[in-house]
Amino acid sequence: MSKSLTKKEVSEYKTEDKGLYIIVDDGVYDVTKFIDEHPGGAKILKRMAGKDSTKQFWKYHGKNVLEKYGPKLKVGTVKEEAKL
Ligand code: HEM
Repeated sequence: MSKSLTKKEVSEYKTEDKGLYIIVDDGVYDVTKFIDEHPGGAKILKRMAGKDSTKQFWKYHGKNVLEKYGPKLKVGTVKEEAKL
């Protein structure tokens, strides 16, 4: 399943009930089920949920992490918002 979401829509996914989404580059990742597996801890992912965590992601991980987990967790891409 892949959809196009605005940053505002992603920002609503910040609770475990609704789901926890994280933005890295132009990808949207559903980490709801991944938080307990995350080697960096569940807390940090819950804190970043609903947000663009591109900067933090690349600070702590290499490209290999996204190659390994990306296909499993990616739910969509960030919709370019109209700049009128
Ligand atoms: C799609 C989202 C994410 C995935 C799939 C993911 C996956 C991983 C993996 C596999 C590791 C183990 C280290 C390695 O193999 O290189 C790791 C470590 C870590 N992650 Fe994430 N991560 C994600 C998001 C984040 C975010 C948003 C943060 C926020 C700052 C974060 C912070 C960390 C930290 C601090 C570590 C280092 C833990 C240590 O070395 O003690 N991660 N993550």
